[in-house]
Amino acid sequence: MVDDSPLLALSNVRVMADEACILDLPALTIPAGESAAILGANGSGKSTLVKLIARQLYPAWGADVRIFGQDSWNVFDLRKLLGIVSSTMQLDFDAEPPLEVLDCVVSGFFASRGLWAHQSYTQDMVDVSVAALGDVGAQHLIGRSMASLSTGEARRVLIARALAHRPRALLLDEPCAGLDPAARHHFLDMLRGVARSGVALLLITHHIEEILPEIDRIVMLRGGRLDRDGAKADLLTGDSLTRLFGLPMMVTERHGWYQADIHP
Ligand SMILES: Nc1ncnc2c1ncn2[C@@H]1O[C@H](COP(=O)(O)OP(=O)(O)OP(=O)(O)O)[C@@H](O)[C@H]1O
Repeated sequence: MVDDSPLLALSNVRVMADEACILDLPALTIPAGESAAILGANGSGKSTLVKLIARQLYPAWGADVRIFGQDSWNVFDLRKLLGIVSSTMQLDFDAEPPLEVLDCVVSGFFASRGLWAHQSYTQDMVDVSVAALGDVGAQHLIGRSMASLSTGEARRVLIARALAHRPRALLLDEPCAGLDPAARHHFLDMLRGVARSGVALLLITHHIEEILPEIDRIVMLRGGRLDRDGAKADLLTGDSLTRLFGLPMMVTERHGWYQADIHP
């Protein structure tokens, strides 16, 4: 039976830091199978929301945080349903000791950084990992060390590491950070393939240019609160982005892609 519990269901969420409330979300639900972009300016609470979903921080008492219907998770259970990739994660994989690309993906099955003598991996894990690298256009990188890869290449490998578990959804935190325009174009194209394969995407960004045509729902955060939540065509407008970023903005749309410019 397919579980149709929402990908994400938050209620009464308040996250406190230094006695201030940095995230205040009375209610937010993203249905299973729906892709959404969470958009906000610097300091609007996006990373705090990512940490909340990844169980790296906990909300104040009284909150309910459910991912695919469950409110208590260990890391093994969570990543089978929701893969999480952020640019900061990448730093761990670039560091010493060197880590080979395929080992990086296979070790995802053990939630470890690299393979250790006591971990007995199977041929199936290797095959699935090679296929996942193929899906993101990174199979040719097998044999290289993570530290030798470009930012875009390393990010593809981490997406393969997440996809190897065949998750129902991927949470991508600023996935295009550090990519040049060409690398970003190819990377977004690859992500479109992931979305079309049936994996829901939760894209956290402050760039509307990165919102894939496959994403219809926009959740806007401002000052740690939900500012607006709705359909892309209704929300990606000059008025709502002017309010979100605090600067006059104008928006253009072409073939399902949006672009924002500061109003002259
Ligand atoms: N540990 C903390 N102590 C105090 N304030 C914090 C702490 N963590 C976050 N904040 C504050 O909470 C607010 C939201 O931070 P958060 O990192 O979630 O924003 P963001 O939307 O991810 O920003 P950016 O786009 O710059 O990464 C910011 O004003 C930040 O200074």
